[in-house]
Amino acid sequence: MKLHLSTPPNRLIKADIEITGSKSESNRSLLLRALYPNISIKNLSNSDDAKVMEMGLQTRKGTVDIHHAGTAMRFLTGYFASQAGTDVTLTGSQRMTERPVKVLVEALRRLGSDIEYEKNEGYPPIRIKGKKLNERRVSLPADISSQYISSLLLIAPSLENGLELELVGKITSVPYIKMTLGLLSEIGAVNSFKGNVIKVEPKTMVRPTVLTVESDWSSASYFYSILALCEIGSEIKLSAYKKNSLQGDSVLADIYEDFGVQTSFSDTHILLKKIGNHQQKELQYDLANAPDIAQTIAATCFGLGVGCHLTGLHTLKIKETDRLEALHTELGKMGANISVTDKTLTLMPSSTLKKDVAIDTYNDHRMAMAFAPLALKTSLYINDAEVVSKSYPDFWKDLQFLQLAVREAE
Ligand SMILES: O=C(O)C1=C[C@@H](OP(=O)(O)O)[C@@H](O)[C@H](O)C1
Ligand SMILES: C=C(OP(=O)(O)O)C(=O)O
Repeated sequence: MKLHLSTPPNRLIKADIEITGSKSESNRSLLLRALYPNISIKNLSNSDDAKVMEMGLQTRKGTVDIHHAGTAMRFLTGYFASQAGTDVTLTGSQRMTERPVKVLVEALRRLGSDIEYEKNEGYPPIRIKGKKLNERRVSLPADISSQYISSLLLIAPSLENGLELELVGKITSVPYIKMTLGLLSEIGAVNSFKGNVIKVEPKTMVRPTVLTVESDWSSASYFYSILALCEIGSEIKLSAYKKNSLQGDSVLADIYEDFGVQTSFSDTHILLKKIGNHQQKELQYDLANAPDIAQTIAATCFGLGVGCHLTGLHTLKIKETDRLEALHTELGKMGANISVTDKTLTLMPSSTLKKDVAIDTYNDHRMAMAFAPLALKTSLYINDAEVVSKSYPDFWKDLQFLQLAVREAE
């Protein structure tokens, strides 16, 4: 599906939008519920990634295809490895077979797991024969993806001796590890994270517990971007969010103050208000703790003609696509003066925004959603716009509440 987005005549926006549950919290909660049936979940994400996770967790034998879902791939690897009697081949989209799992597989093997690569060493598809794991200690590199660590932590309380992880190297995407530990605490699983050591104690039973998934902060980023690009006085109410979030992307509330967007929190929602314009000429952010909002911020800066220097982007090359290359190409097509390395992105201030460029999305939901707000500045096409369903299936429907003119192009 190719969409055409045109600039609305009025850039003063008022809207009230309910966003689906966080896919990260959902996929963790689903796994914990599979281990401890006393758990129930509220506000589960309606994303493709949560659906494939739910489907995967019901499988004991045969092939599980998790499509593009990185968390499902990594979390199910740990889950299947620890479930005696399962025999599953875990695979995904073409891109998933290029996203590494070696660090996780090796750590699980050291804990006693039986996992084999079916094609390329270090990458899915993998065949997992579940076994009871009772080793307690393992060390693993922490600088490639936090999902490997979360995968081990999620099964940790269900293991006879719990787990003690020694994290080697600079720890990346730390808030996602803390999210996992936060959820373990919610179900009463004792854990600690000191220096580079994480300990989780075993837990055989969980009392009836409701895990309420907060709405997705990465999805909220597109509305922050929209407000940054529209007129002072605009406001958007988003639910259901809370101040003490488990999601690291809630740092958006601080970052977008630089763009004149103010966030106020209530019990159930956040109210975003455009109260001023950006001040600085060049903005700098280290996004090692919030990699999923890099595309949004780069597109916002481009739309405003502001320069930015983004660092801590070393994980972007192994996500749904090589996001650094994708941003370089697509922002470049729109007229940006942009350069990237394998961990940084630099955008020069500029005011050129070409009209009616067709943005390629590379099977990456965030490419589609990050570019959409640019419609407030110029008309553009989004190719394969259905990719948004990976995390936010209602994205295009919700954009209509903002009177953004979205129509199918062909
Ligand atoms: O644990 C999670 O839910 C996630 C961790 C992050 O991945 P990395 O740790 O690979 O950066 C993030 O990019 C991804 O969207 C979700
Ligand atoms: C990187 C992402 O997802 P995953 O790694 O779970 O595929 C994302 O949603 O931006």
